Amino acid sequence: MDRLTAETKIKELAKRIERHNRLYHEEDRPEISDQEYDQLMRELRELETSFPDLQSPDSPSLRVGGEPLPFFEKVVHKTPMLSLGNAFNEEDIRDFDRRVRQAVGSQAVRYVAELKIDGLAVSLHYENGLFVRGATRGDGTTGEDITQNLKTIRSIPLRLTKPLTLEVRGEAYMSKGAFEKLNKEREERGEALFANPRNSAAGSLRQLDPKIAASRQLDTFIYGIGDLQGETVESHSEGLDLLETLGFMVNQERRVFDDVDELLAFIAGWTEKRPHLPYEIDGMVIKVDSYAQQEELGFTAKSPRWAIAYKFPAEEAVT
Ligand SMILES: NC(=O)c1cc2c(N)ncc(C(N)=O)c2s1
Repeated sequence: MDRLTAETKIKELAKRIERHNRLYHEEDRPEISDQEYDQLMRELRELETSFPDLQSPDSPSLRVGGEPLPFFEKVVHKTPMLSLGNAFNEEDIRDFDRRVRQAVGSQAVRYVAELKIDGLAVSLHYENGLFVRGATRGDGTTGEDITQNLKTIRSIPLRLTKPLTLEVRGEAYMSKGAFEKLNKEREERGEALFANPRNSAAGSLRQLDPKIAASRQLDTFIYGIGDLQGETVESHSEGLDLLETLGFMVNQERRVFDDVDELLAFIAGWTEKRPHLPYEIDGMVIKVDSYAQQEELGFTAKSPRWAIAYKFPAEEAVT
């Protein structure tokens, strides 16, 4: 086949596969069988193998994973991925609120409260709208390059809706349902079981063979911007809206609060609702919304002064 024909065929196959992905994953109304879908994917991968430079950086073939890596490269994060200070009760949250108000003086303070997803923290780097590198948190400064594994997660866009250069942070996780299904399959194969969804997500993403991650139902919630070129946002909640616009999966259970009593009521509400969520959370994250106030508050040696993680008491074992 000549190059021009191959280029046309690759584009046509990619479009058909993406359409069937949408029908299957988003609209739950597949039009072709798994075998027919696999055949389309095989044709695309054969053409991309024959003409590697014709593989688009957002080709759907990247979702199935390529060859295993010999090892993971190290990645230095553009801005460190810090851990959060912890709060364990209402008084700790009130102390946090007092410290914030003391630092920002008479200014009004708005908080954003979000669910704290119990998964594996990841950093995703995009250049001109294309996903170029993804890494684990590691020690907060240096992580492992797991780009090939992350490209198999469908909720991670390979191309953003705008050609922006930015670094985002989020959590890769496995839903409770996917975790139960995976452990059931492993039990039938006589393999060791994963202890919890967090370990199975981390275990899946730390495999050198990306086909393993591709075979696991992994998902993401993106919750932060590490570095942004070409756009300005003034607050965390505005940043979350931008992330959603760009095509990231952003958790909807987020609320802004101007009053710490309402914030505490929201947190108490989620303590009750937590077992009914389809994914595991281990607390709530409360952040000062204004970036200007975050700047003013700054960081301690290891954590931002403008955020705190409220940790739920350990969930009673479901008997
Ligand atoms: N260590 C961290 O900075 C964070 C960790 C997490 C987490 N596990 N889930 C959600 C958020 C969030 N919505 O901000 C954060 S922030």
